[in-house]
Amino acid sequence: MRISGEKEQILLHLDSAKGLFRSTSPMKQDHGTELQLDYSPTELLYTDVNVVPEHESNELEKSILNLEGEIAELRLQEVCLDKKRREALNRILDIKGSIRVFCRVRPFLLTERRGIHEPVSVDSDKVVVRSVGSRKEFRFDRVFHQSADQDDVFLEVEPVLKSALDGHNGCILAYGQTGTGKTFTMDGLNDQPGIIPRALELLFRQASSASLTFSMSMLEVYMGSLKDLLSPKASARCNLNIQTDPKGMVEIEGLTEVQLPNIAKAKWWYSKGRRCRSTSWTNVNETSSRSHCLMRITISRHGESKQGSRPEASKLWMVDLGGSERLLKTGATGLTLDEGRAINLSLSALGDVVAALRRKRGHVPYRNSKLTQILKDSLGHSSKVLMLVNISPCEEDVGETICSLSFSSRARAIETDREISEDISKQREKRITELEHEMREAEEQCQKLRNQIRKAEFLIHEYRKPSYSDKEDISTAHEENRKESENPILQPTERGVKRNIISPLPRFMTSTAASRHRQSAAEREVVGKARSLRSEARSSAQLSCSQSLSYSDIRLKSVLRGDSNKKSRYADTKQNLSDSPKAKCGSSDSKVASMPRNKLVTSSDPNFRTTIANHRRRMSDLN
Ligand SMILES: Nc1ncnc2c1ncn2[C@@H]1O[C@H](COP(=O)(O)OP(=O)(O)OP(=O)(O)O)[C@@H](O)[C@H]1O
Repeated sequence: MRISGEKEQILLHLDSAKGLFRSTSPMKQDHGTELQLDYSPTELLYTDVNVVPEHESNELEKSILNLEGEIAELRLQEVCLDKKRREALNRILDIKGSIRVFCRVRPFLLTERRGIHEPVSVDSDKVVVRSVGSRKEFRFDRVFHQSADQDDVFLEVEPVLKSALDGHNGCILAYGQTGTGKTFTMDGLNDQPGIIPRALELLFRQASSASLTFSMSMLEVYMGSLKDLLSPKASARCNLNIQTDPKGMVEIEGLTEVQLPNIAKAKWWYSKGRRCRSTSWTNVNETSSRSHCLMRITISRHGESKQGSRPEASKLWMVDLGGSERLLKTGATGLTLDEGRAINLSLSALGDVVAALRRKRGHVPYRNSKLTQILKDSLGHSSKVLMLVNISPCEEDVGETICSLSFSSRARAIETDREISEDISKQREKRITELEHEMREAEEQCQKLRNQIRKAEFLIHEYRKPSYSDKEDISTAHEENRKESENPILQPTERGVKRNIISPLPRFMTSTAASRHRQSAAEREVVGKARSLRSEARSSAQLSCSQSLSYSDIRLKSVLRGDSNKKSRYADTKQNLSDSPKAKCGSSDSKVASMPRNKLVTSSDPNFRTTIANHRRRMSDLN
């Protein structure tokens, strides 16, 4: 290491094996690497603040081990609580029924005429339709009044989503006459998002606290054929085949499945799929959906769940069914008439399947339509199904409304056949409330545990971080070198001024309390050594000499050995330095004298940290 100043020039040679300053001739440089420093006798400083004493590093390792133990314990508790939460949710869904049918009444639109008597009146679980002297009553698991908003609906949908996250297949279907709000319920509007965008939000919210990943597929059942809505190639979109494996799991051959790394990407794919959907104008709805639009989210579970009994992946289908309408009323002819017929046929098949499942019949007629074949593994067994029947409040739609309500009654016939006494019904309600309370409590505790785990993980991360980011230091230093070599017309003083005024200390140079402590200790030690060196140098007959300096910094040793990854980075810097005009002037005394002020490493220099950075950069010369 060469130290040069206006008053004297000393060459210091770094010798990590010997722990002393030693005077040698500048010509006898056995390592060939030199660090050039300007100093005045009272200001010399050469130090590195990254020295981490061994005892401190042991303490850190101990703290990290403790934290890792704590995390493992918290994770165990979390698994137990999560199991409790899942069991409670499952019990709730069992009591409520794994196939639930809701009804939603659309509000009057601005273009619709309101009669004196409204034909449709609702209760929390009942819809009554009055029409020309007749009164029909239909029961549901839940009825949403015209004033119910998207929040109210989503609250009832959430258990199915959570159950899907727990590993059960799920299916949410919107059924109803054209123009009654199926698309509004599933998609919604920008300011009133429907079930699908909310479900995506919920899934990604939950995914951050569990090891889950999601993928999405979208398809359309149009006139009995399957169309891939996410396929990049239009030609590859049509006529996909449905396959069932020996375990009864359904797969659609060639259907595009996209990974969803985040919610933004999920929404992007979803709107892409929606844009490809077939719609056409009918007498009833300007953009009537002429097909069933199915969206499948595959939830894959990684890590600890593999040991459990739950499946590794679960499917969640969200389906906006085609409008069920009397073909005469829609004014359908030609292709639109065919589309309507196809929709009605598959809806009828769906009704049969749901009815068979609710009645727990041995034979379920899945094969009667493409729609039911696709949904086969997500409608029966342990799947959770939710059907939302949308109806219109208008007088002129009463016939259609009764058809839709009859369809849903058929789906939930078993419940109405077997009249439940009021006592049993109250007991069920009570049990559901208890379970919901249990589930919420477990959920809250799980959340607390997750927060604790996150904090512990953050601490470990912080402990493992070096007090200075070498990478940042080096790249910044590298960048400085580049700028300086690109701007040779700047005088050293100008550069110094520029750095002080225009660019305050970079963030990476601000020190921590520990590093300040280490720094001042190292400063004292080095200044002491420098003083003794200077006195030795003065007393020596040789005016110019080279000295060996012992250095205890492990990093420096590794740099000297050239055995770390840092070598290449330092080497880059070295290259840069040697290219820079400043580096080239190191050999000439006159050039040394004009060494920029910011290159000086001095204890009293107000730009001390800046010089430390430059010092590091120059360490590359040691390679
Ligand atoms: N609950 C609601 N609140 C406010 N507006 C609604 C509601 N339900 C439906 N609408 C409005 O009614 C119109 C028709 O709704 P939508 O297109 O969702 O019907 P649809 O059942 O999907 O029809 P199709 O089967 O023809 O696709 C839209 O303008 C929609 O914004």
